Amino acid sequence: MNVSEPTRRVSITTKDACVDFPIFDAKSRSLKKTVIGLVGGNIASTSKVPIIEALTDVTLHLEHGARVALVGHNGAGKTTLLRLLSGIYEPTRGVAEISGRVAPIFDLGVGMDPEISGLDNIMIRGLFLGMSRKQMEQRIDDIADFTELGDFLRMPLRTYSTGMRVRLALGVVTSIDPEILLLDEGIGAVDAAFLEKSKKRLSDLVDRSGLLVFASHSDEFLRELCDTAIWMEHGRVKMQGELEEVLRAYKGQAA
Ligand SMILES: Nc1ncnc2c1ncn2[C@@H]1O[C@H](COP(=O)(O)OP(=O)(O)OP(=O)(O)O)[C@@H](O)[C@H]1O
Repeated sequence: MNVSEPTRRVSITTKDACVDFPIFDAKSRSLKKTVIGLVGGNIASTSKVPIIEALTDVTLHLEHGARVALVGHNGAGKTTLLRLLSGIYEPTRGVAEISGRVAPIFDLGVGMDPEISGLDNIMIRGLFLGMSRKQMEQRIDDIADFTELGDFLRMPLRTYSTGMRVRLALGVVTSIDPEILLLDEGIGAVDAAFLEKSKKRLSDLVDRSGLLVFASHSDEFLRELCDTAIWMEHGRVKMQGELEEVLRAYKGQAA
């Protein structure tokens, strides 16, 4: 029997992908050879210019329905990997192929303009995340309600406190329909009460997206949204598999 294929297959494939950052202004005198510290990627200093090897030989295949947690020590390469998967970074060597519309949510504040109102920012941020103007017009009331910002929505964003900005940003971010959703830690940095209120919206958002990769240091949050995991260490994939299994191995190693 022939099952008709969806028009677009959402997937991400990388093959031996590497991301290097040459550091031209580093003090290289004391960096005689490749140094592996406790945190961070490898620093290769065999050439004249030290090179931070943020990702090395990363081979992954993620398909529609994947809900992947990204764990690892500080500087392990999680954010760099998310940037590679979103197409923001090209691999220095190797291949990264992305099919699907990516909504990268690395920093909740990106795409916000302090001089325009909260309402205008909702529209701009939605467009930035790949929504159409019409789609945003249909959702703006719901987003405004969710933020509980009331009349402040007509004030310029510069008059908002940090928490108020996060409310606005989370309201927009959780209203979009992404094919590929890449979330970074920052989203966990909201106050507990509002986070509780956002959880349902966030998990609905994840249900709507075809593919999720979520980097976080919070097991609780990862368990809520993901079922598989990738453990990064010094820029390499150390382990990939079922979420609990990877978390156990990662924690066991850290203890
Ligand atoms: N723009 C950059 N220029 C130079 N080095 C970078 C840059 N971005 C990241 N790195 C380096 O790449 C390595 C991986 O960093 P990355 O931010 O991906 O780690 P991470 O796993 O997200 O860390 P954390 O959990 O601390 O946020 C680190 O050694 C970091 O120093």
